Amino acid sequence: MAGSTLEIKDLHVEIEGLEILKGLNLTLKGGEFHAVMGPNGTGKSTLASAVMGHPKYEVTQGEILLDGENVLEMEVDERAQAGLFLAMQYPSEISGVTNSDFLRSAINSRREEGDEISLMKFIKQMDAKMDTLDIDKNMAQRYLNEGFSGGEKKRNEILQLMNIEPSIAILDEIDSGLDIDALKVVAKGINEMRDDSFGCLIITHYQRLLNYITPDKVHVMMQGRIVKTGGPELAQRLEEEGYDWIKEELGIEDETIGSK
Ligand SMILES: Nc1ncnc2c1ncn2[C@@H]1O[C@H](COP(=O)(O)OP(=O)(O)OP(=O)(O)O)[C@@H](O)[C@H]1O
Repeated sequence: MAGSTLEIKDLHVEIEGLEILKGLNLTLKGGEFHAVMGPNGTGKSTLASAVMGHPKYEVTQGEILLDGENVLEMEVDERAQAGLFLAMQYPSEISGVTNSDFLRSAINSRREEGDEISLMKFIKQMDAKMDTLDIDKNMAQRYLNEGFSGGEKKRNEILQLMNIEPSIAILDEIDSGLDIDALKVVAKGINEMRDDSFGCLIITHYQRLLNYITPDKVHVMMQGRIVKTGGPELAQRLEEEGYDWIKEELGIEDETIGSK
């Protein structure tokens, strides 16, 4: 199946009147994995929230297109139905909704009426993905993220990803809080998704995740825009040398969003 294309053009985003994204351009195609790196506070999570339609983030200029369709005109649920998925940095706890019910509803929301996944097929699929991610089976009946450890929440985000099978996913610091074994397991799950019909944007601070998931491109964000793009070797150099060399190369004194 041919993959989707996410195009972000000259994106400007404000939060409470403060401009955070200042002309960001990025194209992600099905079959591609891109990493987004950058110092703290340079707008990486803002990018993720703006693409998914968080109401606090106001797009003041630019475009977000999914297969040519204007994403900015879609509500959050319509964006999910269209194939976008965000694994959040801080997943919410939702009491009263079991993990299993949530997942089944999420899967069915992307299917036509009358074509809902059968209970048997759903359980089989979820069980297999839980095995891949080394998730305890009783997590299926627990309330969504309630009382989950930080690492369990992250694994659960990937369980959702693997079951919902979006066409484009943004993973916001999916590696934070994971121990070494969990990192490998989560990377295995994400790698299993590699397919021409799936594109993935991986926001991370650390090269170590990229040791397990090889990105096709690595982007560096500073001052609310992408300032450099390269291959996996760029992430390697950042791990070894930090960000100062990029600032020097580009004549950037202050990488945060308040600066020009
Ligand atoms: N709700 C908010 N209210 C006020 N300022 C905000 C809000 N959300 C984000 N910001 C500001 O926007 C800037 C960019 O934040 P963002 O979380 O996008 O950065 P980031 O690159 O993801 O950072 P990190 O690497 O630390 O996760 C920061 O200065 C942050 O304080």
